[in-house]
Amino acid sequence: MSTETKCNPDLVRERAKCTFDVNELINLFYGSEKATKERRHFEDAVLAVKELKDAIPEEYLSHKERYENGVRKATILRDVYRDYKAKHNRDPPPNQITKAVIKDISPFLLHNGMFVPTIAGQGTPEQQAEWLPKAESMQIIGTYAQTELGHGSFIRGLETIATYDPKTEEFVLNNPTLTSFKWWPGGLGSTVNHCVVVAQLYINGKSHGIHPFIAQIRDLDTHKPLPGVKVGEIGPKMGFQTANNGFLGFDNFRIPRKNMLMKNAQVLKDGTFVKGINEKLTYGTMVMVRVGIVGDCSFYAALAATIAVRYSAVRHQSHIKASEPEAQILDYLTQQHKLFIAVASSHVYRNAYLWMEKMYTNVMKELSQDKQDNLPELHATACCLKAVCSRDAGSLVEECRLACGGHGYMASSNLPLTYGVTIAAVTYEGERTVLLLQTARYLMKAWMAALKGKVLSPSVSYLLNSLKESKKPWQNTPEGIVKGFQHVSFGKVKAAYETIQKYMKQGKDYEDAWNLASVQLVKASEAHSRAILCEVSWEAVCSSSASPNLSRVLQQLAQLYLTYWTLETSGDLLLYSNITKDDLIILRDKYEELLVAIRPNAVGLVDGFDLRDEILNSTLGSYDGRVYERLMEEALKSPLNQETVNSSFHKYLKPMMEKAKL
Ligand SMILES: CCCCCCCC/C=C\C/C=C/C(=O)SCCNC(=O)CCNC(=O)[C@H](O)C(C)(C)COP(=O)(O)OP(=O)(O)OC[C@H]1O[C@@H](n2cnc3c(N)ncnc32)[C@H](O)[C@@H]1OP(=O)(O)O
Ligand SMILES: Cc1cc2nc3c(=O)[nH]c(=O)nc-3n(C[C@H](O)[C@H](O)[C@H](O)COP(=O)(O)OP(=O)(O)OC[C@H]3O[C@@H](n4cnc5c(N)ncnc54)[C@H](O)[C@@H]3O)c2cc1C
Repeated sequence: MSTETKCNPDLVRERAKCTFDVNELINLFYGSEKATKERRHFEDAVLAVKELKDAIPEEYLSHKERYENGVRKATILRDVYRDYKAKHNRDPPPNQITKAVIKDISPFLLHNGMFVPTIAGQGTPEQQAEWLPKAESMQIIGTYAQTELGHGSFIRGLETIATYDPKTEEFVLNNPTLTSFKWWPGGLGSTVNHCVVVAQLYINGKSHGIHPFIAQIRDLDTHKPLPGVKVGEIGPKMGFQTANNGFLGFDNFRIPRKNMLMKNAQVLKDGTFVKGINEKLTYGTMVMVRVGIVGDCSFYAALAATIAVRYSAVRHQSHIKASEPEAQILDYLTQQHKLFIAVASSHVYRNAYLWMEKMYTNVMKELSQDKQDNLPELHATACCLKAVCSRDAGSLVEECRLACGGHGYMASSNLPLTYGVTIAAVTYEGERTVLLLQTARYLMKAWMAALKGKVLSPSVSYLLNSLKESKKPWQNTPEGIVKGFQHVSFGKVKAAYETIQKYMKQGKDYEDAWNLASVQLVKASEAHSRAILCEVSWEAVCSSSASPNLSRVLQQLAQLYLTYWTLETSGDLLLYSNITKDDLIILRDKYEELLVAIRPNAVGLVDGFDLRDEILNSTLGSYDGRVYERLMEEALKSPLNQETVNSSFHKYLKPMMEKAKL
């Protein structure tokens, strides 16, 4: 981190006000002092590589140049990872340094994030032995090719076909229609030479559902597409410019039988299909990534909050009192209302991620012992938390951007790009509504079980309690608020269920009744997610090992989250819990008190995310607060400022002005 010497005086004052030890917060957030040290050490090693520094901001490069620069840096970064592993005999610690290097999304994201994990999760030991060493060492580069032009959400509807030919013991891959072309996979455009292709398996004319296959699509020496492969890049997007998303189609492209990833289901040499214990295990990589996305949401909220809070401490505009100097905009309560929820939410998502990660690890362990009982709960929980956290994180980033006024609109603030990247997670890895409806299926089943008095899985057991406790008075405590959100979820689950029943009584079949109730079902899933987020984060704060000074501030943040959402969803609480108008007024006052209480620690709290200037990559958010200097320095890098008179003056402006004289 930069030293305080050249720091903006407002930030120096802010840091002096902080009531807790920022280093303690950093160590708590990242797990331990050792974890912080190792992460920083690795980040130092990456940032010491001169070739990773960009000569000019990415925004001035063409689409093609941006991609090429992205690949260049991704390969150097990969060497740093390899060298670290060789030296320390372990992988580098979790870190976000790719943001400092690539800025947008790495063309290797899908290789590391989905290609390798799919081989590890869906391959037999023999298949893992064949491909993992090559993939992990980057002798081969891959992606995860599932989505097609015509289908993304409904993956049973995918049209890519893998037909088994027992004579040659090969699968023949085909994309018979335009809509069957793979569309979106990261790195597919021009980077990868392999992919996991998700395709419909046909044996002797019989369909056996979708399965993952490994296909080499480009020559390893020339990088030319292999015969029978049509592949390319899909063009510019809202973000993900360097992710190199691509399209892909096969024309009678043959791959050996051993290229079907066969941990779950197998095709024997003679074409016999051996079903797996649960066909949904084929969807396993998606579950893993959905859990990871909850963690990513914590990072993006932290990044945007760090930029906007530091900027708001430096920025002065207007007066609170006419007799006093212009105020730091962070002193306006409305600004605190916009920003502190982003700080609080980052902690909430982090705790939810750690909680989900534990659930994921447990279920994976159970699956390795052929025990599947807790898989539905994992799937349902990962779906709704991914859906709610990504949408909320996107809104928080946008709110942080708006809170920086005009300067937040500058690319150099890094907030527009951060928004583009964050909001993409609402769609990828399962579109929000679609995932919430998956959770709703689970909630409906849980509700029916609750009505029969059955024992429910831990994440939904509150439905049973709520059934018993519906008459208890509201309590204006964090625990009371958590219960309140559970009552809302209970009420919405019950209402959605009863709506389905109502339509069925009117003669509709279950599917139509489901569709007619689906707005309510989505809302029930959202309420269920909110109840989980509130409970998990409050429990995490209460059981944390933080010192009293830090614990006080973390509790304030967690209470802010609870109170913010109570006020945002007060209509639901009035409808489904025993909260009263008077309780809401008390909570409104409490919320305002919390903003005021958190205010002196705002800069300390974002310092506690420990995001280096290079990761923030923002003129507005740097540790030293040299906002105006940086805005000007970055503007001067514009190619338009490298010449006094642009040629367009002589070509167009002057002739126009002269014509106007005639
Ligand atoms: C930590 C690493 C971080 C790395 C970060 C990488 C980030 C990379 C950034 C971008 C890359 C993006 C990549 C992608 O987007 S890849 C493509 C992702 N695509 C999707 O997510 C598609 C979404 N659709 C689906 O998942 C499915 O189609 C579906 C679940 C919506 C529906 O599936 P379907 O087979 O039609 O099932 P049903 O609705 O009929 O349900 C049947 C039954 O199955 C249960 N179930 C569904 N999915 C799962 C699952 N994954 N695990 C367990 N069980 C599952 C479902 O609950 C039903 O159960 P039932 O009610 O008891 O019948
Ligand atoms: C940045 C980015 C990166 C990606 N990377 C990859 C990748 O690497 N590999 C890959 O395979 N894919 C990738 N994808 C694709 C992504 O997984 C899909 O776009 C996503 O799953 C959504 O599917 P869709 O585009 O078909 O949306 P659609 O399903 O067409 O959604 C459109 C609308 O229809 C609604 N809808 C659809 N079905 C239902 C339903 N059953 N009930 C109610 N409403 C419904 C949705 O809610 C939405 O409002 C990426 C996408 C993005 C944006």
